[in-house]
Amino acid sequence: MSSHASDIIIFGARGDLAQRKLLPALYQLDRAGLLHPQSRIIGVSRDGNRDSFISQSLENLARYVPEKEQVTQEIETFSARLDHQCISFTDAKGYVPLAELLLQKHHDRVFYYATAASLFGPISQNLHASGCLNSNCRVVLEKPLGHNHESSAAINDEVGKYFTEAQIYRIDHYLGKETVQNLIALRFANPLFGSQWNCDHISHIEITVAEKVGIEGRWGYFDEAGQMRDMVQNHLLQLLTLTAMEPPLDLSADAIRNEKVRVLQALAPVKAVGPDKHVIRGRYTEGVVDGKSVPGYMNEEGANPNSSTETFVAIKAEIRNWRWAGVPFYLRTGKRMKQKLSQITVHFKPHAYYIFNENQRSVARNRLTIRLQPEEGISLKILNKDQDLSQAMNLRAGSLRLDFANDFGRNRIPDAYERLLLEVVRGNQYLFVRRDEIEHAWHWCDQLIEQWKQDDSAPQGYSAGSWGPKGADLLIMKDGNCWQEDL
Ligand SMILES: NC(=O)C1=CN([C@@H]2O[C@H](COP(=O)(O)OP(=O)(O)OC[C@H]3O[C@@H](n4cnc5c(N)ncnc54)[C@H](OP(=O)(O)O)[C@@H]3O)[C@@H](O)[C@H]2O)C=CC1
Ligand SMILES: O=C1O[C@H](COP(=O)(O)O)[C@@H](O)[C@H](O)[C@H]1O
Repeated sequence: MSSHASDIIIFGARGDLAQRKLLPALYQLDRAGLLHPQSRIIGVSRDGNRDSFISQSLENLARYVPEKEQVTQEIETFSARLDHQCISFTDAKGYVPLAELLLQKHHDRVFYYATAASLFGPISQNLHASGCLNSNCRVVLEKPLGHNHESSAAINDEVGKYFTEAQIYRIDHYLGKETVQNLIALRFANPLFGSQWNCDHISHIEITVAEKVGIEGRWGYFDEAGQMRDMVQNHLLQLLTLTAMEPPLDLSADAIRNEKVRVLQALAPVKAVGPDKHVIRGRYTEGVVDGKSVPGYMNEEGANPNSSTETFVAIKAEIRNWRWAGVPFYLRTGKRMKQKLSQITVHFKPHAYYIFNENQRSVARNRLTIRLQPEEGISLKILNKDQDLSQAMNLRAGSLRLDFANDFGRNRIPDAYERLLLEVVRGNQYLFVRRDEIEHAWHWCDQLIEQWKQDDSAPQGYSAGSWGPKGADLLIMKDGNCWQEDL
């Protein structure tokens, strides 16, 4: 538990993110005894009052928290922490009662902006003008932070007028996933991998984040963003940096973030158009997901017939540094794919000299798969002698597997937002994205998106419920490799 009481003030508290993710996560932290007894949760929205906010929040707890974790006494304790302020975010005068409420207590203050990024500047300015800010404040910024380097820098500048970098917590919820944090333990606590993690021993790395969901009624947002801004700029690049970074000096936030930034700086610009391009854009057409027919992207509700937005991206990326020279990083992510699957697959090089059955040469390689979700775990493919009496030494591939849920006896893996909210309350920034990091990521994505703007070809179609367009298979097959979906 944090040694200080905190006031957690959520802007956009009646919106989807707050109701579906943030309040259930805070309830779980409270149940686990991780919130200070005096901490308060103050929802801010432009309509409603304390009673309607509490009843909406309790209804949604009942909806989003698994039934066996809904305990009457714990729900009562949690609801006693809830309070509400009715403010239109751009109305400076509306902040006066909030300031009065905050000044009643000497609590740390966490302002969570669960609303559009265009409001981050005005909210910060109004908090400042009304006297809500002091040196014990932190601010949490939701994604997407802008739609390119320039707009992201403008938002950072606005918020930066009122909060120092040490007070700003930029969310990428993938960093809150336990399996993503485990990448640091796996790489740097295991000497076995530490010594092999480079271009001398690794031939290529795949990062797949496949989603089964479509755009879930978010046409207005998604058609502006596309899968590149929605998933690659943040989640996939975070996975890439954690996979590729040098060992940090220690586990402090800046030591880790310094190394992640170095990877982003070493990312080579990618050719995104033309016959020798290293990027494939796709868009789902109608198909079947989980036995149910679903419409194509262009037939989703609110669709714009002139849209050229991608719902799938595959990229062959290259990191220009000593460790990774010549090792392709294949990234792919898409909506409405065959299954929900996030995993990193590391392919090790074969031995330089081979003494076994020539027909089995192609399988004689090790592969490490890190399954981030679902069925979180790790698998290492190794070669053994086939257990039979044949004269030849036949090889058989088998896997050493770790299944986090069963093998670690955890009955629940905490949701990413639980971890992230807890670290904000504790004042630990290591799971949050630093300004230079987000801006380097935008810079790399911008050069690629700019090339698409000069290209009038439509994204390649793929059937909903498949693994993406043919072009994505060709991209990796050209190098003699193929995408892995198994563990
Ligand atoms: N939902 C999700 O799963 C995710 C969301 N995000 C990000 O989180 C943020 C919030 O998303 P989400 O919850 O889905 O969005 P919602 O639209 O559901 O919630 C935003 C809330 O902000 C309120 N709001 C907007 N403008 C004002 C204003 N001027 N004054 C007072 N209240 C205002 C809205 O009120 P009203 O309803 O009255 O307009 C709404 O309740 C966005 O930046 C989004 O990109 C990021 C990742 C996932
Ligand atoms: O940030 C986002 O992430 C989700 C995918 O998150 P996951 O935790 O379910 O893997 C994605 O669906 C959404 O479009 C995007 O905005």
